[in-house]
Amino acid sequence: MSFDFEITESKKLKGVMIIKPSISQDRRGTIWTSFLKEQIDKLLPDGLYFKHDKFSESRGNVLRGIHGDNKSWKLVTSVYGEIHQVVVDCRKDSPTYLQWEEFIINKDNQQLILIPPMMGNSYYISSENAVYHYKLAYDGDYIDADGQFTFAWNDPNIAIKWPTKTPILSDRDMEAHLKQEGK
Ligand SMILES: Cc1cn([C@H]2C[C@H](O)[C@@H](COP(=O)(O)OP(=O)(O)O[C@H]3O[C@H](C)C(=O)[C@H](O)[C@H]3O)O2)c(=O)[nH]c1=O
Repeated sequence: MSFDFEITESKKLKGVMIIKPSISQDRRGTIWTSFLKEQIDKLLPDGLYFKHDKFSESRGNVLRGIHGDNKSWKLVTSVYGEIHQVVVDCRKDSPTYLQWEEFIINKDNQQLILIPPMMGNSYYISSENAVYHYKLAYDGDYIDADGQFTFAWNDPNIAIKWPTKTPILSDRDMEAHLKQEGK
């Protein structure tokens, strides 16, 4: 039995952490640990801790994002279903500005991704449906949609290779898409 995580930093986007739990399997199914304070909180800046859990359930072919803000740390995973998790470096002063990295999250790895502030978060549901989980760490109040930045899922300056050309989008993400198309 192991509760340890394999924790590595992305080789492409500095500051993005990849956290792989060990998954125990038997004839009933699987069990794993997604969070241990003493192992994960220390990945945050001193004085910051995870204080807000958020879930979103989506049907297949939904794409959410690209959203972010200047202060929230997000530890994200898919607790059910398979997703294409994409992080975009939106830090204007970063040498990897607008570069992106994709992580497939599913029941075979149940990996978690720690996304620092000013990184764009987006994900595509490649299974019939999926339940997405965030642990959030931020100072002060939660930044809701109106306080976040939004990039279009298909922004040509980012050029993410998504598995679809016709995702299901929210009004907010459709607006970003149409703006991107100059409509
Ligand atoms: C968290 C929460 C939100 N809401 C409302 C607020 C919004 O009016 C609406 C949609 O929320 P949001 O725009 O945050 O949902 P997404 O379009 O999935 O955006 C998310 O997608 C990307 C990938 C992110 O990383 C963002 O954190 C997150 O904004 O639900 C509620 O009513 N209750 C709640 O607990």
